[in-house]
Amino acid sequence: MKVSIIRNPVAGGGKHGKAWHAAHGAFVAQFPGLEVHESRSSGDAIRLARAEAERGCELIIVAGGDGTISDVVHGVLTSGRPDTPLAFLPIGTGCDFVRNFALPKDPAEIARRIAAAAPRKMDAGLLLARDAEGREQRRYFANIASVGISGEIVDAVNAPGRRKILGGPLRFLVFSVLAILRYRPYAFDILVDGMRVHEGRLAIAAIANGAWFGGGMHVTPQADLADGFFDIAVMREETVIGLLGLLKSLYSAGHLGHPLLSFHRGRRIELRPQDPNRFPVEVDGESPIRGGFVAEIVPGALTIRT
Ligand SMILES: Nc1ncnc2c1ncn2[C@@H]1O[C@H](COP(=O)(O)OP(=O)(O)OP(=O)(O)O)[C@@H](O)[C@H]1O
Repeated sequence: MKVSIIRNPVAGGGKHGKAWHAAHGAFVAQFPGLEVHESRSSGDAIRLARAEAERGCELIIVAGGDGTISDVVHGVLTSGRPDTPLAFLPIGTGCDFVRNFALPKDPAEIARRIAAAAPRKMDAGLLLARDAEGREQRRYFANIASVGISGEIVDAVNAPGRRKILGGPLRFLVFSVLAILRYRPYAFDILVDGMRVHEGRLAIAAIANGAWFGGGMHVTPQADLADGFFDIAVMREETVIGLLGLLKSLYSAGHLGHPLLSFHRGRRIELRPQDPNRFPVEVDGESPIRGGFVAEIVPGALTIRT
């Protein structure tokens, strides 16, 4: 069986070097002949995933965080073999997507679990947008796309040179508080399957396949990776104090009854900006596009073994 790991050596702030050697041994024990391919730069995992799928790889194991998983999902779904099975060894910072699977902590146990797992289907998200020159952009994603404060947070966290400042969940928290203090609400129309569910300024809109983002925030607890729908959380404009309270409650899903929050479910989401600014869009913890977009759920697009 042809099995490859696509590993991001800088995921998790590059702190997984030693643990990686043990993990690698455990995976070779389950998958003899396993190949390891390391991403060399931002976005390189897209190219690697496409190449591995197209050369007939039968299982791609992603060793990285949410950004690497997102890149591999985009690479496989834009390859000639989009049904190539994927599995996950979380070694990132936030690792929000894999929270949906409640994986064991021990890499050897993860390796055994993947080896024993039957392939199953899950949905993917597809974003359709335009770049600054008006060219169409298509971006597949695994977990959540969001705008508003979350877009600003991720843009700030990932700005060049910032990755090294602070590690782990504290990094999200500090940048989240700073972004809330500075946030000037954008105004949007949001349509879910053609129905307008929001008009005006908002704090956050999250279009979710999975249930967690932002390093453990349980934003859409009802989300199901395989139900063929997005769960959408829309948080209207709020005071700074209100937003800081919301931020705290998100970790325990304590935001569910919030009067300014609404939840929706749908297959095609249009996010039309009322402002001309090309605001950042957070996609699986990265900022690959800016400005308005359409998000479509692609039911059963991915094959996974978890
Ligand atoms: N060799 C490399 N050098 C620099 N950046 C890289 C390299 N390989 C991948 N990247 C980029 O590193 C970024 C972060 O990766 P990833 O999301 O996997 O880890 P993380 O940010 O620690 O985890 P999480 O997203 O779960 O918080 C991604 O944007 C990815 O494209």
